[in-house]
Amino acid sequence: MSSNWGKNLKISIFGESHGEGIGVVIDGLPCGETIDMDELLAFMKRRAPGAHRASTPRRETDAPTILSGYWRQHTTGTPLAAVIRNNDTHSADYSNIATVARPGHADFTGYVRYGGFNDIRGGGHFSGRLTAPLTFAGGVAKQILSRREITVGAHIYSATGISDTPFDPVTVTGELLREVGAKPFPTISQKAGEKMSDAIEAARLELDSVGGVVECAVTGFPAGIGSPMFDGLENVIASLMFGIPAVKGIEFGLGFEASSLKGSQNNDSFVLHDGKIQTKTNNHGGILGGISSGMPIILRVAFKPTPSISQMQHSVDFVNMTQEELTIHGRHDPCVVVRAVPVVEAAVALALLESMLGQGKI
Ligand SMILES: Cc1cc2nc3c(=O)[nH]c(=O)nc-3n(C[C@H](O)[C@H](O)[C@H](O)COP(=O)(O)O)c2cc1C
Ligand SMILES: C=C(O[C@@H]1CC(C(=O)O)=C[C@@H](OP(=O)(O)O)[C@H]1O)C(=O)O
Repeated sequence: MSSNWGKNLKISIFGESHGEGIGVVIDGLPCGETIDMDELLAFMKRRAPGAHRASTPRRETDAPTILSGYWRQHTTGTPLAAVIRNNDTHSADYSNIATVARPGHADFTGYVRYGGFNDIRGGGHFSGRLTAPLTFAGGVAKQILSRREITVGAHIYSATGISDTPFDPVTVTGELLREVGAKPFPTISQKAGEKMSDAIEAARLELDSVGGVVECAVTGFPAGIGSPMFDGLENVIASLMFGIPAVKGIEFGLGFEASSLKGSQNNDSFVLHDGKIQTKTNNHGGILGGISSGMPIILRVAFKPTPSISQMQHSVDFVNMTQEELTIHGRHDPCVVVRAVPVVEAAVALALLESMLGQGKI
């Protein structure tokens, strides 16, 4: 089943972008956990559409209604279910593309896979909108981790070819992660953020879109969590990350760059620091053999440019088998990366909670 994930912490995401609503059922949460609703709503607001010029103008409050699993301010340990209503749908925008495939989107593959029964409005179940319930679930996971001094945070590492200051993989702090997350345009360098925002706007005015990279860091994560081969932290994180639409790649630590180094350059020397085992550098990104080393976890996620762009494109009507010229209407993100920052945090928090629960560490 495509929209269910997890072994110890199971999530099931449902809904379509223009249906009644979307939501998530989370099973396996520890009981007795408080959820700070203000913090959770603020986290979801960072992802919600309509807040920034780099965002789709679709207005959704993304206010979740909790149906079960939370009683007297605590998780009960039984399934936590939440729904989010869809309020601002313009389904007429999709009338001319019911059978003409948007290049880069899932209309054609979804049609073939589901025999034409898939809801194409707003991207249906393929839509980036489905990251709202993922963000809800990840927001709950983030709070459970944060209570154990584990902080997950992310920023826009690059967009439109402009780079932000990267996280220092050794000295990154929970404080910095919280600070950057609170910004409406989450970059460490204000100047880089302004340049990126202007370049995204320029692409939008040219009826185009752009992609980018989100960098995520985790501080305070203990050593010894994870497993070799198929259940490593990298595997678990990546399996959730590719559930986010428009994700095309992920790298941990130095990632692809490590492939061009010598072992002597890439290896992180072990050092004793205040009686604790650490590494001097952190090219490994906090994971060795699929298991956490106790150093900050560092990863980067690449997002492709938004497929729905306003300029004329060539496509095919897959029902009538005709060559078509396509102009897409509607309200699309000129760059999904800005709103995807909290979604990446959510995915990482869920993956880490899943791995900790699997080893009875929570
Ligand atoms: C937060 C977020 C917002 C998105 N907004 C849009 C959008 O406005 N228009 C669009 O065409 N695609 C958008 N996407 C990307 C598409 O949903 C995605 O490219 C499509 O479902 C095909 O999946 P794939 O790119 O993973 O192959 C968004 C993705 C995310 C994560
Ligand atoms: C609604 C959201 O993003 C949507 C993601 C999306 C897509 O194709 O992925 C297409 C757009 O949908 P619509 O055409 O209905 O405006 C975005 O607005 C959201 O993230 O909450």
